[in-house]
Amino acid sequence: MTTIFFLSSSSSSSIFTTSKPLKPFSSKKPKKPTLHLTKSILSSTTETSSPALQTFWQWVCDKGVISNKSPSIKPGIVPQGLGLIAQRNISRNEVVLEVPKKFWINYDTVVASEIGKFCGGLKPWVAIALFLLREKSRKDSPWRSYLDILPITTNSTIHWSEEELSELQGTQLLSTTIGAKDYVQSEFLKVEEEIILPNKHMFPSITVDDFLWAFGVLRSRAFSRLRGENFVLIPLADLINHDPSITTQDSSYEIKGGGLFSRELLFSLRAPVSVKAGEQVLIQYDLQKSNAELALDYGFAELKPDRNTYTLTLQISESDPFFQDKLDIAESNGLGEIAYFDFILGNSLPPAMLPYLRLVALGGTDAFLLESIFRNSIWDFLELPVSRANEELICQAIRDTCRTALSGFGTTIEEDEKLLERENLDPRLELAVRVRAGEKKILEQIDGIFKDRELELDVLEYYQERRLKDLGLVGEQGDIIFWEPK
Ligand SMILES: C[S@@+](CC[C@H](N)C(=O)[O-])C[C@H]1O[C@@H](n2cnc3c(N)ncnc32)[C@H](O)[C@@H]1O
Repeated sequence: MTTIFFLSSSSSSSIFTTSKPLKPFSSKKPKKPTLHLTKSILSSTTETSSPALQTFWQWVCDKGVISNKSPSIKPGIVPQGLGLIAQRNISRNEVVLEVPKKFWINYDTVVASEIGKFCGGLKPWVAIALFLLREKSRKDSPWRSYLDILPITTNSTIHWSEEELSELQGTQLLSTTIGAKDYVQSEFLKVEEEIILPNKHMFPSITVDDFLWAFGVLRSRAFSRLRGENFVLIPLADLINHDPSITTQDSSYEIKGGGLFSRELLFSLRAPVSVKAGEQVLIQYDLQKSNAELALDYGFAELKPDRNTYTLTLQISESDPFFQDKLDIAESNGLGEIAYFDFILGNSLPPAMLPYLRLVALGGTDAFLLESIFRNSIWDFLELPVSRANEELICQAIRDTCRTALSGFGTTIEEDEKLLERENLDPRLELAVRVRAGEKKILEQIDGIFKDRELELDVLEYYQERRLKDLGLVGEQGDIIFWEPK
């Protein structure tokens, strides 16, 4: 049988612009970073502060990072590493912190620095990564106190060992993680060749692992609305941790002018819920992120079922004899040669998926619908089943895709759920199990939807019957009406 359309399961990450084939991990042990990074502050401890944190706080106060004389928050050691602790009762929506622009680290900071002249035209995150690594290597860096409280690692999957990654076997998160590491490596090789090596006197010896560390720091500490061109690190504010139970996101922070007579911008952070003295001030990082995205960016996942997503990639094959017509129709309905459909656990099929699928599978005696006279109405036709053959083909293709994807996992959902019942599970293992169980559940859900559809193939109403009905040629019971000549 010729493949008339192509379906694949693939990564949904939107940050990586290239969709090149993913390379497997190198089996080499990661090289030791040449930079001396501070001891992990993520270790479990009952202390609420540390010398590095006290030095940082002193720096924050001396420099006037926070203007208020009696601050409502103070950094402290918390179960999530470092966090912001309320110094008194804080009410909902109260501003807890305002950090002036001169203490932000963004592209402008890099441009204004000694390495600025080498960084023109770089992506903001790449320039900031170079800046962080250079400052980290300088004993007398003005950012020393801040750099010393940055974690040496997080639980983001980009920092996992190969053994830890093997727990993600079969998942889209694994492909996304490999893609992210490949992306960082290719950016590093470019910047190494074009900037670091020709200007050795300005840069420390930076390895790909150092660059990956900087990438991880930036991804885990950037506020979701301040990414891309507006990428910015905000010392102190970036100690805020995430609370899954908070469901408001946008009102927690804003950039505003510094007052009537000041032209300086401020990053202003609010408490989205009231907090008692001594408790942590927390925010919602991003309601839109899936568990896989949370795992990649921050190294944690949530329990909410709808954080589990799976992306199906559908494609009109170039070898399809109707390729051009199908592409025209897809494009005039906001889709393209390749279309990505994100499934959310427990939700119905993504909109436009069925019409696109039916379009991709269209052929044989249904191909007349691709003729130009139907161009304005074809999408409406595709919203409903076209023919038994077409509907059967899409069911088979999707179910095959689901079954193939499911066979790529190393464990069953039941085994995962048993593991999750264990106490004191390693946080990375727990994260892997949660994400892989979520992906499998969605694949089973999609398979179930198309299995049920297969059972309905004989009773569904198809294009030809609808057409005859519209023309008044079919009775209520589906019987063809004949007109006897009088
Ligand atoms: C913006 S930083 C917050 C400050 C960070 N806790 C630190 O020690 O520097 C984001 C990182 O904090 C940790 N984190 C934040 N919220 C968390 C949560 N709800 N559960 C687990 N880790 C969390 C993760 O390591 C994440 O990558």
